Amino acid sequence: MISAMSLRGLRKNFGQKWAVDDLELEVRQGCMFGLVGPNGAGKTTTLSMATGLLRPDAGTASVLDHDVWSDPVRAKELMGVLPDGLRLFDRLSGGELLRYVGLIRRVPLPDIEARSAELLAALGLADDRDTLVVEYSAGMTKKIGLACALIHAPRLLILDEPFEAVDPVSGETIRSILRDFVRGGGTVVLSSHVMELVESLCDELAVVAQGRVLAAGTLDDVRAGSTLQQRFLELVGFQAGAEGGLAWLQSSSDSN
Ligand SMILES: Nc1ncnc2c1ncn2[C@@H]1O[C@H](COP(=O)(O)OP(=O)(O)OP(=O)(O)O)[C@@H](O)[C@H]1O
Repeated sequence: MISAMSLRGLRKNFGQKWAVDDLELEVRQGCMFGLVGPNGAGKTTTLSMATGLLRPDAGTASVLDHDVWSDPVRAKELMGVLPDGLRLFDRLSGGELLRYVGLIRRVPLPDIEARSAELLAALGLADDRDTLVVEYSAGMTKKIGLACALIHAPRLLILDEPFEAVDPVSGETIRSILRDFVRGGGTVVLSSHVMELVESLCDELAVVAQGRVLAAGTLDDVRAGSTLQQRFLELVGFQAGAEGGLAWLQSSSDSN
């Protein structure tokens, strides 16, 4: 198996807490891979360490056989990253931002112009090419962030919540872009809270909680005959709330 992303013994500590605790993950090349887990499971921390944004306390992260921390230049050339809470140079317009990122990525200017036009059109941002990013909505900001991750034609895309705040039409466009990317031999690693989305889009996934992998493999391996939603709830130990919880909410509505 050719590995697109390999995380070995990855650990990160914040104060008393292990946000990521001896995490192991193997993503094969050409795979659409989903990373799911409850709030605070360690997904963003893991992806930040895997992309060279946050230094691990222990363990290794490599992409396409390049260690992210000892060979960062080559590793980062191969990756397109959409981080969580991405801060963009938002006093640039969408078009300017893409040109800036393309130049930083050493894409020839004519290619930047051609790719920018295609990306902006595909993502429904063509009319806002000259609008400052600070004026973009949350969904538009997510989409321009994705365009920035794609402009240098990476081999591996690592996307933290790429569908968050994105409308259904744009969501479908993004799915189609990602599917084509994988069909062309690329690899996608994305995090999401939406099980139906992961189920319909991903070939393989990992469920993480408390900084560890609870289950990983193909969709069928992880689902084990159930729906992903059901299996996820079982794995993370969901229990329906105790009866009578938040009773004050009910009594307050009765009194009105
Ligand atoms: N910079 C930080 N300082 C202190 N604690 C942090 C920091 N970043 C993350 N944590 C903690 O690490 C744990 C994992 O957080 P992380 O953001 O990786 O989770 P997540 O799975 O991405 O969550 P969500 O689904 O809510 O985005 C959480 O308990 C969080 O409070």
